[in-house]
Amino acid sequence: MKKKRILFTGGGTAGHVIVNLALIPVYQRDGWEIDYIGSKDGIEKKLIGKLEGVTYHPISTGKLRRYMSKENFKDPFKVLKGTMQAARIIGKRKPSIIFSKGGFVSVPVILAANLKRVPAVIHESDYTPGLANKIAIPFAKKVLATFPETMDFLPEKKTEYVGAVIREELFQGDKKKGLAFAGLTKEKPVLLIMGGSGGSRKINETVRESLPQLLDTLQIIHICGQGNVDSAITEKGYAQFEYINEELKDIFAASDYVLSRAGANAIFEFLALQIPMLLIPLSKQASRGDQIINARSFKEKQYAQVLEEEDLTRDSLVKELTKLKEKAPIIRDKMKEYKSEKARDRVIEILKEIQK
Ligand SMILES: CC(=O)N[C@H]1[C@@H](OP(=O)(O)OP(=O)(O)OC[C@H]2O[C@@H](n3ccc(=O)[nH]c3=O)[C@H](O)[C@@H]2O)O[C@H](CO)[C@@H](O)[C@@H]1O
Repeated sequence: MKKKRILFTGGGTAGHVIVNLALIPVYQRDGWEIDYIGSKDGIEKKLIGKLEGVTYHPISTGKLRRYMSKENFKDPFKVLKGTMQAARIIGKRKPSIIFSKGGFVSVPVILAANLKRVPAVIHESDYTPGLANKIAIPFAKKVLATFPETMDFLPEKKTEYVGAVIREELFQGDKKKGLAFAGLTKEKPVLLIMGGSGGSRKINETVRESLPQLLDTLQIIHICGQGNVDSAITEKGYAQFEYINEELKDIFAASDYVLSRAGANAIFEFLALQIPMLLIPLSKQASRGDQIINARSFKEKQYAQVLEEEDLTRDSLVKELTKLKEKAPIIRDKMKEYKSEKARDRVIEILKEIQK
């Protein structure tokens, strides 16, 4: 019998790839042929390009800007070119179903899926839908939401709330291995610092200025982003990494608290693993404000504490972390009420229902 084929897309930042990484192993296990359409040089190429049994197809992609800019005139041509490339790939590979995690590279793929009449499903991780998904949604068969509240922003008929799709291996971390990997001990609690998949300069700077105070009571694992490791800092109890792949599960297992940006995937991972979090959402100046809304929703549910970026100073950071430690038992109790195990299975069921 001919093998079934699925095509994934999504990229730009890790947040637009990770859900695909959570689903791909299931399809590998079931013997499906797997294709991935991503950009030529985005993080998706790094994370997916080397996976066994997955054929990676790079296409041209344009970042559509919401505001007038010279780039706007160039980009629609790139999107058109990308759509033609994606249509050619879809025509040749003939997938039964397409799954998109959003990001700009996914727009031409969904347009091409529509042209080629292959059903496409879009996943939205954030509380409010991003621009790429907003453009693509009319061309998709179904949209899946991570936050229940997102249903209010999406077309009722084709939307379903599924919850957060989390990589299975993250639940299999080993604290001892995590501590050993970071060169830390059991003596003091561990604070994990994650400035989003790309790191955050502002958070990095403030944390480093506060190190003497923080290291008094904590050990720190700092994921600071590509090119941001400061090798001049050699304090005991402070471990720095640009990005962590396979060992992330052990690092999570070793972490007692986390200080993080409020990217949707990351915060649902901390919730599912019950790691109390202090969130510093990306400001409105640097984004569409989606992280501020994600963070507020987590604060309302008492899963997180929030410190707005404009209030971030050495003092406020230390103060908020002290509060987080005090409140941690209450936060952990609240987190126990959240159940996420079913999300991935439901997504797979939906894809089965829709596939050609
Ligand atoms: C600047 C930007 O556009 N940010 C967006 C991006 O964030 P970003 O790309 O940071 O995405 P998320 O925080 O949602 O997810 C990051 C993912 O990368 C993983 N990870 C991170 C560091 C590391 O060393 N190893 C690793 O595996 C995390 O575990 C997580 O699964 O997508 C999110 C989901 O649409 C949005 O909410 C964010 O607003």
